[in-house]
Amino acid sequence: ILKSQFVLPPFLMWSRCRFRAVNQVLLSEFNTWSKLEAMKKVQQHLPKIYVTRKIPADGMKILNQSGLHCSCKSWMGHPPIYRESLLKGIRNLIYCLLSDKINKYINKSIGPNLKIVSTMSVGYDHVSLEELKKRGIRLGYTPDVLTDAVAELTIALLLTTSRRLIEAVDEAKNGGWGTWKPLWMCGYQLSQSTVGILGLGRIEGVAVAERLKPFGIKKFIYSDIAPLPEIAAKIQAEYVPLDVLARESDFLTVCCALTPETQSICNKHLFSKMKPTSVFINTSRGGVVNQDDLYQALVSGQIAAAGLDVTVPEPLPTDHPLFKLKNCVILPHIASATLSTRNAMAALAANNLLAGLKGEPMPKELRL
Ligand SMILES: O=C(O)C(=O)CO
Repeated sequence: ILKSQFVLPPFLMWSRCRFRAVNQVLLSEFNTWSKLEAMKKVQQHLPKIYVTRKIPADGMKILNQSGLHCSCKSWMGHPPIYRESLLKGIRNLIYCLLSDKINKYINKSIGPNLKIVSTMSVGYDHVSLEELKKRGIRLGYTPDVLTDAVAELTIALLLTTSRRLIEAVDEAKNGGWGTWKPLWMCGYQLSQSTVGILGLGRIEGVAVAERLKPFGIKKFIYSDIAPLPEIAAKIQAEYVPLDVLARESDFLTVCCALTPETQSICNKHLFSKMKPTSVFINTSRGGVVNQDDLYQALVSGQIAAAGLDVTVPEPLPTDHPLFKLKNCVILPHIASATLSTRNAMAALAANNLLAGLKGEPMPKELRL
Protein backbone atom coordinates (compact mmCIF):
# COMPACT_ATOMS: atom_id res chain seq x y z
CA ILE A 1 0.00 0.00 0.00
CA LEU A 2 2.78 2.31 1.00
CA LYS A 3 4.43 1.57 -2.21
CA SER A 4 1.27 2.16 -4.22
CA GLN A 5 0.61 5.45 -2.36
CA PHE A 6 3.97 6.60 -3.46
CA VAL A 7 3.88 5.12 -6.89
CA LEU A 8 0.31 5.60 -7.99
CA PRO A 9 -0.19 9.33 -7.87
CA PRO A 10 2.85 10.18 -10.02
CA PHE A 11 1.91 7.39 -12.44
CA LEU A 12 -1.62 8.72 -12.65
CA MET A 13 -0.31 12.21 -13.20
CA TRP A 14 2.06 10.95 -15.81
CA SER A 15 -0.59 8.93 -17.63
CA ARG A 16 -3.03 11.87 -17.60
CA CYS A 17 -0.33 14.11 -19.04
CA ARG A 18 0.58 11.48 -21.54
CA PHE A 19 -3.05 11.12 -22.59
CA ARG A 20 -3.33 14.88 -23.08
CA ALA A 21 -0.07 15.01 -25.02
CA VAL A 22 -1.05 12.08 -27.22
CA ASN A 23 -4.42 13.64 -27.71
CA GLN A 24 -2.85 16.91 -28.76
CA VAL A 25 -0.46 15.17 -31.11
CA LEU A 26 -3.31 13.18 -32.60
CA LEU A 27 -5.40 16.29 -32.94
CA SER A 28 -2.66 18.25 -34.60
CA GLU A 29 -1.81 15.26 -36.81
CA PHE A 30 -5.43 14.99 -37.73
CA ASN A 31 -5.46 18.69 -38.53
CA THR A 32 -2.31 18.39 -40.60
CA TRP A 33 -3.67 15.31 -42.32
CA SER A 34 -6.99 16.92 -43.11
CA LYS A 35 -5.16 20.05 -44.29
CA LEU A 36 -2.97 17.86 -46.51
CA GLU A 37 -6.01 16.05 -47.81
CA ALA A 38 -7.72 19.36 -48.48
CA MET A 39 -4.58 20.65 -50.21
CA LYS A 40 -4.37 17.45 -52.23
CA LYS A 41 -7.98 17.96 -53.33
CA VAL A 42 -7.29 21.58 -54.30
CA GLN A 43 -4.11 20.46 -56.09
CA GLN A 44 -6.05 17.80 -57.97
CA HIS A 45 -8.26 20.49 -59.41
CA LEU A 46 -5.48 22.97 -60.17
CA PRO A 47 -4.39 23.22 -63.79
CA LYS A 48 -1.18 21.26 -64.21
CA ILE A 49 1.70 22.54 -66.30
CA TYR A 50 4.32 20.11 -67.48
CA VAL A 51 7.64 21.51 -68.72
CA THR A 52 9.44 18.87 -70.74
CA ARG A 53 13.03 20.08 -70.18
CA LYS A 54 15.18 22.43 -68.16
CA ILE A 55 14.46 25.67 -69.99
CA PRO A 56 16.32 29.01 -70.04
CA ALA A 57 15.94 31.05 -66.84
CA ASP A 58 13.71 33.79 -68.28
CA GLY A 59 11.00 31.27 -69.16
CA MET A 60 11.07 29.52 -65.79
CA LYS A 61 10.99 32.85 -63.95
CA ILE A 62 7.80 33.84 -65.75
CA LEU A 63 6.15 30.51 -64.92
CA ASN A 64 7.25 30.60 -61.27
CA GLN A 65 6.25 34.20 -60.68
CA SER A 66 2.97 34.13 -62.54
CA GLY A 67 0.94 34.18 -59.31
CA LEU A 68 -1.58 31.93 -61.01
CA HIS A 69 -2.92 28.94 -59.15
CA CYS A 70 -1.48 26.01 -60.98
CA SER A 71 0.94 23.21 -60.28
CA CYS A 72 4.11 23.08 -62.37
CA LYS A 73 6.34 20.03 -62.87
CA SER A 74 9.48 19.87 -64.97
CA TRP A 75 11.58 17.18 -66.55
CA MET A 76 15.06 18.15 -65.38
CA GLY A 77 17.06 15.48 -67.21
CA HIS A 78 19.62 16.48 -69.79
CA PRO A 79 18.57 14.00 -72.49
CA PRO A 80 15.15 14.70 -74.01
CA ILE A 81 12.26 13.48 -71.96
CA TYR A 82 11.44 9.79 -72.32
CA ARG A 83 8.14 9.09 -73.97
CA GLU A 84 6.79 7.23 -70.90
CA SER A 85 7.65 10.14 -68.62
CA LEU A 86 6.04 12.58 -70.99
CA LEU A 87 2.88 10.49 -71.10
CA LYS A 88 2.84 10.18 -67.31
CA GLY A 89 3.78 13.75 -66.57
CA ILE A 90 1.51 15.83 -68.71
CA ARG A 91 -2.05 16.66 -67.88
CA ASN A 92 -3.52 20.00 -68.89
CA LEU A 93 -0.78 22.19 -70.26
CA ILE A 94 2.50 21.25 -71.91
CA TYR A 95 5.51 23.48 -72.34
CA CYS A 96 7.50 21.51 -74.88
CA LEU A 97 10.48 21.68 -77.22
CA LEU A 98 10.95 20.81 -80.87
CA SER A 99 12.43 17.47 -79.82
CA ASP A 100 9.15 16.31 -78.20
CA LYS A 101 6.70 14.63 -80.52
CA ILE A 102 3.18 15.75 -79.64
CA ASN A 103 1.11 13.47 -81.79
CA LYS A 104 -1.85 11.13 -81.68
CA TYR A 105 -0.22 8.73 -79.18
CA ILE A 106 0.34 11.50 -76.67
CA ASN A 107 -3.13 12.84 -77.15
CA LYS A 108 -4.76 9.44 -76.83
CA SER A 109 -3.18 8.72 -73.48
CA ILE A 110 -3.97 12.15 -72.08
CA GLY A 111 -7.55 12.06 -73.10
CA PRO A 112 -9.62 15.19 -72.83
CA ASN A 113 -7.51 16.89 -70.14
CA LEU A 114 -4.89 18.43 -72.39
CA LYS A 115 -5.90 22.01 -73.19
CA ILE A 116 -2.78 23.96 -74.16
CA VAL A 117 0.49 23.12 -75.90
CA SER A 118 3.21 25.75 -75.95
CA THR A 119 6.30 24.93 -77.96
CA MET A 120 9.58 26.80 -77.48
CA SER A 121 10.23 26.89 -81.23
CA VAL A 122 9.13 28.61 -84.39
CA GLY A 123 8.79 25.23 -86.10
CA TYR A 124 5.81 23.09 -85.15
CA ASP A 125 6.30 20.08 -87.40
CA HIS A 126 6.77 17.95 -84.23
CA VAL A 127 3.17 18.69 -83.25
CA SER A 128 0.25 17.03 -84.99
CA LEU A 129 -1.97 20.01 -85.87
CA GLU A 130 -4.75 17.68 -86.94
CA GLU A 131 -4.88 16.01 -83.51
CA LEU A 132 -4.79 19.34 -81.72
CA LYS A 133 -7.55 20.77 -83.86
CA LYS A 134 -9.72 17.69 -83.38
CA ARG A 135 -9.42 18.00 -79.61
CA GLY A 136 -9.71 21.79 -79.37
CA ILE A 137 -6.18 22.10 -77.98
CA ARG A 138 -4.57 25.53 -78.44
CA LEU A 139 -0.98 25.88 -79.68
CA GLY A 140 1.52 28.62 -78.87
CA TYR A 141 4.88 28.94 -80.68
CA THR A 142 7.78 31.41 -80.89
CA PRO A 143 8.14 33.13 -84.27
CA ASP A 144 10.06 36.40 -84.78
CA VAL A 145 12.21 36.33 -81.65
CA LEU A 146 14.74 33.97 -83.25
CA THR A 147 14.87 35.55 -86.71
CA ASP A 148 18.08 37.54 -86.14
CA ALA A 149 19.97 34.63 -84.61
CA VAL A 150 18.90 32.24 -87.39
CA ALA A 151 19.74 34.75 -90.12
CA GLU A 152 23.18 35.40 -88.59
CA LEU A 153 23.96 31.70 -88.45
CA THR A 154 22.72 31.19 -92.00
CA ILE A 155 25.27 33.77 -93.20
CA ALA A 156 28.00 32.14 -91.08
CA LEU A 157 27.18 28.70 -92.48
CA LEU A 158 27.00 30.00 -96.04
CA LEU A 159 30.43 31.63 -95.80
CA THR A 160 31.95 28.66 -93.98
CA THR A 161 30.70 26.34 -96.72
CA SER A 162 31.38 28.51 -99.76
CA ARG A 163 34.85 29.61 -98.61
CA ARG A 164 35.73 26.09 -97.39
CA LEU A 165 36.70 27.30 -93.92
CA ILE A 166 36.58 23.93 -92.13
CA GLU A 167 38.75 22.30 -94.82
CA ALA A 168 41.17 25.24 -94.76
CA VAL A 169 41.55 25.18 -90.96
CA ASP A 170 42.20 21.42 -91.11
CA GLU A 171 44.83 21.87 -93.83
CA ALA A 172 46.56 24.62 -91.85
CA LYS A 173 46.65 22.45 -88.71
CA ASN A 174 47.58 19.19 -90.36
CA GLY A 175 50.49 20.23 -92.57
CA GLY A 176 48.55 20.57 -95.84
CA TRP A 177 49.51 24.28 -96.04
CA GLY A 178 52.39 24.38 -98.51
CA THR A 179 53.53 27.35 -100.55
CA TRP A 180 50.89 29.78 -101.79
CA LYS A 181 49.13 28.14 -104.75
CA PRO A 182 46.88 30.00 -107.21
CA LEU A 183 44.08 27.45 -107.26
CA TRP A 184 44.33 25.95 -103.82
CA MET A 185 41.28 26.22 -101.47
CA CYS A 186 39.30 28.28 -103.96
CA GLY A 187 35.68 28.70 -103.08
CA TYR A 188 32.69 30.66 -104.35
CA GLN A 189 32.12 34.38 -104.09
CA LEU A 190 28.97 36.21 -103.03
CA SER A 191 29.54 39.46 -104.92
CA GLN A 192 27.80 39.50 -108.31
CA SER A 193 26.02 36.24 -107.48
CA THR A 194 22.36 35.23 -107.67
CA VAL A 195 20.92 34.14 -104.35
CA GLY A 196 17.84 31.94 -104.36
CA ILE A 197 15.55 31.73 -101.34
CA LEU A 198 13.22 28.78 -101.01
CA GLY A 199 10.36 29.98 -98.80
CA LEU A 200 9.95 33.70 -98.31
CA GLY A 201 6.80 33.44 -96.19
CA ARG A 202 8.72 33.15 -92.96
CA ILE A 203 10.66 36.30 -92.19
CA GLU A 204 13.99 34.41 -91.98
CA GLY A 205 14.19 34.61 -95.80
CA VAL A 206 14.03 38.40 -95.80
CA ALA A 207 16.40 38.64 -92.81
CA VAL A 208 18.97 36.47 -94.62
CA ALA A 209 18.67 38.54 -97.81
CA GLU A 210 19.04 41.83 -95.91
CA ARG A 211 22.26 40.58 -94.35
CA LEU A 212 23.59 39.30 -97.68
CA LYS A 213 22.83 42.48 -99.61
CA PRO A 214 25.97 44.38 -98.48
CA PHE A 215 28.08 41.61 -100.04
CA GLY A 216 27.11 42.97 -103.46
CA ILE A 217 24.55 40.37 -104.53
CA LYS A 218 23.48 40.82 -108.17
CA LYS A 219 19.97 39.41 -107.80
CA PHE A 220 17.63 37.81 -105.29
CA ILE A 221 15.09 35.28 -106.55
CA TYR A 222 12.62 33.23 -104.53
CA SER A 223 10.08 30.42 -104.76
CA ASP A 224 7.08 29.84 -102.53
CA ILE A 225 3.58 28.42 -102.88
CA ALA A 226 2.59 31.73 -104.51
CA PRO A 227 4.23 35.13 -105.15
CA LEU A 228 4.56 37.31 -102.05
CA PRO A 229 4.96 40.77 -103.64
CA GLU A 230 4.80 42.79 -100.39
CA ILE A 231 7.49 40.77 -98.66
CA ALA A 232 9.59 40.44 -101.82
CA ALA A 233 9.55 44.22 -102.32
CA LYS A 234 11.61 44.63 -99.12
CA ILE A 235 14.56 42.91 -100.77
CA GLN A 236 13.69 43.48 -104.47
CA ALA A 237 13.40 39.73 -104.97
CA GLU A 238 11.87 38.21 -108.07
CA TYR A 239 9.41 35.32 -107.88
CA VAL A 240 10.41 32.30 -109.98
CA PRO A 241 9.19 28.69 -110.29
CA LEU A 242 11.21 26.09 -108.36
CA ASP A 243 13.02 24.80 -111.48
CA VAL A 244 14.24 28.31 -112.32
CA LEU A 245 15.29 28.84 -108.71
CA ALA A 246 17.42 25.70 -108.93
CA ARG A 247 18.85 26.61 -112.34
CA GLU A 248 19.76 30.24 -111.63
CA SER A 249 20.87 30.27 -107.99
CA ASP A 250 24.57 30.46 -107.21
CA PHE A 251 23.58 30.11 -103.57
CA LEU A 252 20.31 28.41 -102.71
CA THR A 253 19.16 28.85 -99.14
CA VAL A 254 16.19 26.97 -97.71
CA CYS A 255 14.03 29.02 -95.34
CA CYS A 256 10.64 27.29 -95.65
CA ALA A 257 8.81 25.43 -92.89
CA LEU A 258 8.50 21.64 -93.05
CA THR A 259 4.98 20.78 -94.19
CA PRO A 260 3.54 17.90 -96.22
CA GLU A 261 4.08 20.11 -99.32
CA THR A 262 7.75 20.83 -98.60
CA GLN A 263 8.71 17.34 -97.38
CA SER A 264 11.73 16.22 -99.50
CA ILE A 265 11.18 19.14 -101.89
CA CYS A 266 14.97 19.35 -102.30
CA ASN A 267 15.52 16.09 -104.13
CA LYS A 268 17.38 14.72 -107.13
CA HIS A 269 15.09 16.60 -109.49
CA LEU A 270 16.05 19.92 -107.91
CA PHE A 271 19.76 19.09 -107.52
CA SER A 272 19.96 17.96 -111.15
CA LYS A 273 18.90 21.45 -112.24
CA MET A 274 21.51 23.24 -110.10
CA LYS A 275 24.89 24.49 -111.34
CA PRO A 276 28.03 22.51 -110.45
CA THR A 277 29.29 25.69 -108.79
CA SER A 278 26.19 26.19 -106.61
CA VAL A 279 26.17 26.11 -102.85
CA PHE A 280 23.13 24.69 -101.04
CA ILE A 281 22.28 25.86 -97.49
CA ASN A 282 19.57 24.53 -95.17
CA THR A 283 18.77 26.04 -91.76
CA SER A 284 15.06 25.20 -91.75
CA ARG A 285 14.30 21.49 -91.25
CA GLY A 286 16.12 18.35 -92.36
CA GLY A 287 12.89 16.86 -93.72
CA VAL A 288 12.75 19.29 -96.65
CA VAL A 289 15.83 17.56 -98.11
CA ASN A 290 16.16 14.05 -99.47
CA GLN A 291 19.56 13.36 -97.91
CA ASP A 292 20.41 10.41 -100.17
CA ASP A 293 19.83 12.62 -103.20
CA LEU A 294 21.91 15.39 -101.64
CA TYR A 295 24.74 12.95 -100.97
CA GLN A 296 24.70 11.83 -104.62
CA ALA A 297 24.62 15.44 -105.84
CA LEU A 298 27.66 16.26 -103.68
CA VAL A 299 29.78 13.23 -104.59
CA SER A 300 28.96 13.43 -108.28
CA GLY A 301 29.79 17.16 -108.44
CA GLN A 302 26.26 18.05 -109.52
CA ILE A 303 26.48 20.84 -106.91
CA ALA A 304 29.60 22.34 -105.32
CA ALA A 305 28.89 22.17 -101.61
CA ALA A 306 26.22 22.04 -98.92
CA GLY A 307 25.91 23.56 -95.46
CA LEU A 308 23.32 22.01 -93.16
CA ASP A 309 22.22 23.04 -89.69
CA VAL A 310 19.39 20.51 -89.71
CA THR A 311 19.25 16.84 -90.70
CA VAL A 312 17.16 13.71 -90.44
CA PRO A 313 17.56 12.26 -87.90
CA GLU A 314 18.90 14.62 -85.29
CA PRO A 315 21.50 13.99 -84.10
CA LEU A 316 22.84 12.63 -87.38
CA PRO A 317 24.77 9.41 -86.62
CA THR A 318 28.51 10.12 -86.63
CA ASP A 319 29.07 7.42 -89.26
CA HIS A 320 26.61 9.01 -91.69
CA PRO A 321 28.09 9.26 -95.24
CA LEU A 322 27.46 13.04 -95.35
CA PHE A 323 30.01 13.49 -92.54
CA LYS A 324 32.66 11.92 -94.79
CA LEU A 325 32.36 14.61 -97.45
CA LYS A 326 34.72 17.58 -97.45
CA ASN A 327 32.19 19.67 -99.34
CA CYS A 328 29.48 19.22 -96.74
CA VAL A 329 29.47 21.27 -93.53
CA ILE A 330 27.11 19.96 -90.86
CA LEU A 331 26.16 21.86 -87.71
CA PRO A 332 24.14 20.38 -84.82
CA HIS A 333 20.95 22.49 -85.17
CA ILE A 334 22.31 25.65 -83.52
CA ALA A 335 20.77 28.38 -85.68
CA SER A 336 18.86 29.97 -82.78
CA ALA A 337 21.50 29.18 -80.17
CA THR A 338 22.40 32.55 -78.68
CA LEU A 339 21.70 33.18 -75.01
CA SER A 340 19.50 36.19 -75.65
CA THR A 341 17.45 34.42 -78.31
CA ARG A 342 16.97 31.22 -76.31
CA ASN A 343 15.85 33.30 -73.31
CA ALA A 344 13.47 35.27 -75.50
CA MET A 345 12.04 32.04 -76.92
CA ALA A 346 11.64 30.59 -73.42
CA ALA A 347 9.90 33.75 -72.18
CA LEU A 348 7.54 33.91 -75.15
CA ALA A 349 6.62 30.24 -74.77
CA ALA A 350 5.92 30.83 -71.05
CA ASN A 351 3.76 33.87 -71.79
CA ASN A 352 1.87 31.90 -74.45
CA LEU A 353 1.18 29.17 -71.94
CA LEU A 354 0.01 31.50 -69.18
CA ALA A 355 -2.24 33.43 -71.56
CA GLY A 356 -3.76 30.11 -72.61
CA LEU A 357 -4.23 29.17 -68.97
CA LYS A 358 -6.11 32.42 -68.33
CA GLY A 359 -8.22 31.84 -71.42
CA GLU A 360 -6.77 34.94 -73.10
CA PRO A 361 -5.32 35.31 -76.61
CA MET A 362 -1.70 34.13 -76.65
CA PRO A 363 1.04 36.59 -77.71
CA LYS A 364 1.88 34.11 -80.52
CA GLU A 365 -0.76 31.51 -81.16
CA LEU A 366 -1.03 29.36 -84.24
CA ARG A 367 -4.56 29.47 -85.63
CA LEU A 368 -5.55 25.86 -86.20
O1 LIG B 1 12.57 27.17 -83.27
C1 LIG B 1 12.84 26.34 -84.13
O2 LIG B 1 11.97 25.80 -84.82
C2 LIG B 1 14.22 25.96 -84.32
O3 LIG B 1 14.54 25.21 -85.19
C3 LIG B 1 15.23 26.52 -83.39
O4 LIG B 1 16.48 26.57 -83.92
